Formats: sequence, structure tokens, C-alpha cells
Amino acid sequence: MSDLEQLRAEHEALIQFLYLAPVGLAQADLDGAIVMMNPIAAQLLMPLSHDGSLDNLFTALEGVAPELRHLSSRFDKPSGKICDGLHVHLNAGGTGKKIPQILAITLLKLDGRRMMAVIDDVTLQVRRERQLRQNDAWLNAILTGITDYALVGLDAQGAVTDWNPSIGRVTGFGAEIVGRPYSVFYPRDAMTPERVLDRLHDADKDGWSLDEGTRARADGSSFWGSAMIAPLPDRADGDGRAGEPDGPAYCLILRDITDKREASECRRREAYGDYLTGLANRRAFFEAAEQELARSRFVPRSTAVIVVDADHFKAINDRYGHPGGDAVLQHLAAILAETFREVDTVARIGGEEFAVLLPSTDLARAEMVARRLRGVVASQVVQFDDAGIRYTLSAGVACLEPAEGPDGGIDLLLKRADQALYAAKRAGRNRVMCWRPESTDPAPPGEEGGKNAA
Ligand SMILES: Nc1nc2c(ncn2[C@@H]2O[C@H](COP(=O)(O)OP(=O)(O)OP(=O)(O)O)[C@@H](O)[C@H]2O)c(=O)[nH]1
Repeated sequence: MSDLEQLRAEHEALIQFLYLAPVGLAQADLDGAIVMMNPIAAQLLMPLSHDGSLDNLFTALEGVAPELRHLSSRFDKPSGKICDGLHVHLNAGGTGKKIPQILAITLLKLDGRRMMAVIDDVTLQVRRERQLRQNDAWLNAILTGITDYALVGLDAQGAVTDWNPSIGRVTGFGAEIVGRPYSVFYPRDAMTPERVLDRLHDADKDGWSLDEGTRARADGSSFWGSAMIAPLPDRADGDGRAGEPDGPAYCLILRDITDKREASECRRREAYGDYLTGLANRRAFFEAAEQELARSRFVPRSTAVIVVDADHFKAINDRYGHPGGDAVLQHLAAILAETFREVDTVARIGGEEFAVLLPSTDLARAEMVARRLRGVVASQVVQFDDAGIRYTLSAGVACLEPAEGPDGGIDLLLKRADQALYAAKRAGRNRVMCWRPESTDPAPPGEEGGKNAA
């Protein structure tokens, strides 16, 4: 075989490998322009394309993984892994699947001109891993030296049934907490009455329910704790005679694990944090939404979403440079974090797009908070270098009412909020608009200032 034939055969084999590989492979130049890709890559990336074309990897993934372009431009080695198995959450509806699809993306810089993207659908694998992680947490809760724990009895509604010294030792609360819901051990705004019941349902369904986070003591101070709830085998039936409190139906084990906080926060930040703003990332948002809507099957309630988008953000980038734009995003993120409750999930879900999930919240309340947020942002100035940057935001608000059931899922909710946001942009920006079922167009803007109101 001549050298040329040899080369052709090798090239043929390479093309075949590319086409038959069980994962998506896309070769691109360093600006993301796609040179070639195999059918799986096309199939996985096509739902992300806005106009049916797939020319650029970064553009295709901008809405769901804005950090890719950033990671790639910052990668200064001649070759190597730019990112390894980065999880990207897609909306469920776009793909026709019932659960949000998750892609794992590995970007390899091949040389000074080319890179290769390896794209895999890891939706089911991630679900299984999540289940395993929960099992691990449960085992840890049992096996690690339990020295400082409070043992709390709860009735069928989650109210504390009695007091014992372990409760006093860990939380400082006295017998006055008997009859109060166990959310008394959580910071204000970290629980809703519906969520109190959710945990009990989870415990019934899975045999236990465990969460980790900030807990409150009687004196107002806080600690990092885990709270495991398990149903009791000989549980009370919840219909105690008048005047007599029910006996415990669940057992809550509250542990002070302050010394483990750093490790567990760090793990969480890595997987669920947005690298630029420190808020939750897209993945965290979709997981929280999926969980909230699944739970609202048991305890029906309204769930609201607010989608927030900085106005004329491209112009801010153009005028102050990308770092100036980043400073604005960080400023907006800080205001968002201050505005919402601990029980809400505040996330950056795209480049300059943020979303907030508000459990147990109706449209009127979500609208009120969004309007407050708009006002705060419009009144502030971001200091960047020697400049003061003013900016505004537009917001779209939508709600799933209990009567609708959770079936439309987070996709429907986000779609409604996006439509309202789009209408707010069209109406001149710097305003809040709500999606309402009676009209295809969201409601008029109310008292908001127009485009130029500060
Ligand atoms: N600084 C910075 N810019 C980003 C980031 N992610 C996306 N962008 C930029 O955000 C801009 C979004 O602009 P557009 O979607 O055109 O919207 P806009 O200019 O805000 O206009 P309206 O939304 O219609 O008010 C683009 O220029 C993106 O490059 C980021 O992480 N940092």
C-alpha cells in the first residue's frame, strides 16, 4: 500500500470512528466554529439551536453553559482539557422528555487551532448518582460519631410532641416548643408550612428524609446541622381525643455538624454554584424546581417563577468591557440574594438571565417582590473602576396554580415567565410583567417607570 493509500485508509478509519462513536463528537476551531461533528453531537446540540443552524459550539451552548466560552478563552496551555464532564441542564420540554435532560461536556484543546468537544447524555446516570448520594448521606448520619444530637418527636403534622434534655442541649429551646412545627429549628424564611409537610411525605415514601443546612437556636444564633426525619413504626393515628395531644408519628434527629460545614459547602458550591456570581447555577435551579413540583403533587400549592434579565446588557459590555458587564452581573446577583427568602432558589440560568423559584407563592406576591427588586436596581449605581454604571432590569413573572397540577412542569412555568419577560422588553424594558391565563399577552405594566425611568 502506497503512503497515500495508507493515509487515506487511516483517514477513512478516523471518519468511521467519529461517526460510530457512542458519544457526540464535535471538532471546532478555538472560537467555537464547528468544523465537523458526528450524528450524536448533532442530535444532542440541535435542540439548542435557535435558527436551525449549528455553526458555532459556544453560540449553541451560550444559553445553557455560558461559562464554556469563558473557560476556553482563559485556557492558556498549548493543549489539554479545558473542562471535564461539565454538566449542562437543558429544559425538558425542548427535548420532548419528561425529565430535564443533562449533557456532560468535555472540551479538549488539541493544538493552537483546534479543539474537540465530547458530548454525552448523562440524564439517567445523574439521577442514579443523586439517589446514591442520598443513601451515602443517610449512612454517614448513622455511622459518624453521633455525640451532639437532639431527638425530637413529631406528630402527624410535624409539630413537636414533647421536650427532652437533648433538645435543650443542642438548640437551647425549652418546653415552650411543644406543639410548634419543627420549622422552629430552621431560620426564618427557610421553611414554608407546605415544606414542613413535604419532608414528612418524603419520609413516608422513602423511609427517611435528610437535609443539611443552617439551623436556628433559641437565642437567635445559628449552626450548621443535619435533620433526619423517619416515620415511627408504632405511629399515632393523628386523631387523638379532644384536648389530648397526639403521640409522636415521626422522629427527628437534629445534629450539630458545624465542623463538617466547610467540606459540604465546598462540594455543593462546586456542583451547584455559578462561578461568576456565587448564586445557584442552572443545574441547581432545575433540580430544585423538579423537586418542588414533584412535591406539590402531595401538598398542592402555587409555585411562582420570576425571570430577570438585565436591560441593554450588550451595550454595557460594549461601553465598559466584559469585566464591567461582569461587575453588573455580580451587583444584580447580590441584590437578588438579599431580596429573596432562604426557601427560594435564586439562580443564574444564562449569560445575563436569572431565575428565581418561589415555592408556595402566588402570582400577586411574586409580582410584588419583582416590582420591589426592579425599583431597588433602578435606584443604584455600580462602581466599576472610575465609572458609575446605572442599569435596569426587566422581569417576567408566572405561576402554576394548585388547580393546574404540577404536570406542565418547570418548562411550562419558565415558558410563561419568558413570555412575560419578552413582553416587558417589548413594552420598553425597566418593568415587570406577569403571565395571566386569560390573555395570550401578559398583563399591562402597572405603575412601572418606562425605559428611561431610573
Ligand atoms: N460580561 C458578560 N457578558 C455576558 C455574559 N454572558 C453573556 N454576556 C453577554 O450578554 C449580552 C446579551 O445581550 P442581548 O441578549 O443582545 O441582550 P441585551 O443587550 O441585554 O438587550 P435586551 O435584553 O433586549 O435588553 C451578549 O452581549 C453576551 O455576550 C457574562 O458572563 N459576562
